[in-house]
Amino acid sequence: MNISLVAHDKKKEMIIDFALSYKHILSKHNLFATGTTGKMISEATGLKIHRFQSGPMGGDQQIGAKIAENNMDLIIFFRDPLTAQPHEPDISALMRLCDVHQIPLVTNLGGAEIVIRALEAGFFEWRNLINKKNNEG
Ligand SMILES: O=C(CO)COP(=O)(O)O
Repeated sequence: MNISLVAHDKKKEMIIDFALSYKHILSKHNLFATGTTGKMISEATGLKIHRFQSGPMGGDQQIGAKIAENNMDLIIFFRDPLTAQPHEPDISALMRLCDVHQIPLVTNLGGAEIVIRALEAGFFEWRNLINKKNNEG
């Protein structure tokens, strides 16, 4: 699965702890992240992560483009709902594309705990079926 990890600044510590806790699951997948989140997670965990631009510089939009191309299977995005973000329109656009293309999106630790266990249990196999169907079509 192609998985994106994103966190706003006040949630960076939380996503690092999450990645450390579930490194054994995340390491089996292709990981992507916005710039600063990816740098911090890879430094803390040693996980190999493809890094896009930093969020305010277009990273959310780059993840959105992957979704539009059906090249992203899950977004784990620890949002900070209490701090205004200069690139709020990009964040809304990313979430909108998840809904357009039925891509699982979790925006907090509670949701992330559930999807990571679902991932480990094989509940994301339907994404492989969709990818296979699209590649055939
Ligand atoms: O702003 C972000 C997502 O909207 C995250 O960007 P960084 O990972 O570069 O801090």
